[in-house]
Amino acid sequence: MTALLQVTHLARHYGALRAVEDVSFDLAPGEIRALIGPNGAGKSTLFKMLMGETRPTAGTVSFEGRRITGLRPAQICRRGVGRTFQITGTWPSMTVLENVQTACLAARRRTFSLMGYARRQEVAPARALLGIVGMAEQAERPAAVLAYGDLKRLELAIALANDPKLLLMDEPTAGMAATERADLMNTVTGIARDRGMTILFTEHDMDVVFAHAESVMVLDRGRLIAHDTPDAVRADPRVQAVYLGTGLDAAALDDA
Ligand SMILES: Nc1ncnc2c1ncn2[C@@H]1O[C@H](COP(=O)(O)OP(=O)(O)OP(=O)(O)O)[C@@H](O)[C@H]1O
Repeated sequence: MTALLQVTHLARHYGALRAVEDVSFDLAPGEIRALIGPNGAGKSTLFKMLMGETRPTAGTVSFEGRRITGLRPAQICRRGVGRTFQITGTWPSMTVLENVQTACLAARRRTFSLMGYARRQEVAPARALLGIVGMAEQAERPAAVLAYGDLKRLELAIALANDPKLLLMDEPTAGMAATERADLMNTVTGIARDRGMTILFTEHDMDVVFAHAESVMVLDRGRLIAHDTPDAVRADPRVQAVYLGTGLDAAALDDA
């Protein structure tokens, strides 16, 4: 099957520091894959290159067989690459529904100048998306009063408005309680399977990684040192060596 995303010899150097070095991998349609690695391994830098926020020093990224290296983030988004952020990006003064309506409008590349106009647009698709992420009952609440876990769900609905084929999620469960983490990831993976959407996510919580990823890639000092099933990655001596001495993460690798 043709790869959805193809990353070839990707690198990003900051002076002498090789934040990402010679990283190559493919993602197939419908895959759910985690990207892990200790602090400073290069995960965010790699994500930023996939999203068009950071220019690679070398290498290419192709999406559906077309090179996207050098495109702006908005252009990459229009090709079908969606994203969620470590710090949620919503409009606090709007209601939950208005936030998603706005995202739906933007996805159809329609501009608006007055909220009164936006309010009448995209109501049905926005409500449908809120239903999918489990937020239908909170539609009329201002985003500013949402609990953190609900904000993450709202952000997911906003990302889905563009109907991405690939969703990049940078630490989707950061700052959440354990039960909320599992709930959110169950929602995300359920949506991915329903839509055939591909997911690549970074995550520090090994319980989340081993419960929800179908395959796992491990970055260490900029290089990809492992890519395999969760069980194989957990048993990999190179991976264990990377996590040794990092305290919690090493314990989680053993326990998960
Ligand atoms: N703009 C930049 N300028 C200089 N160095 C940078 C820049 N961005 C990242 N780095 C360095 O590149 C390396 C990789 O950082 P990156 O944030 O990608 O790691 P990470 O795996 O996402 O870490 P974390 O898990 O802590 O978020 C680090 O040494 C970091 O200090």
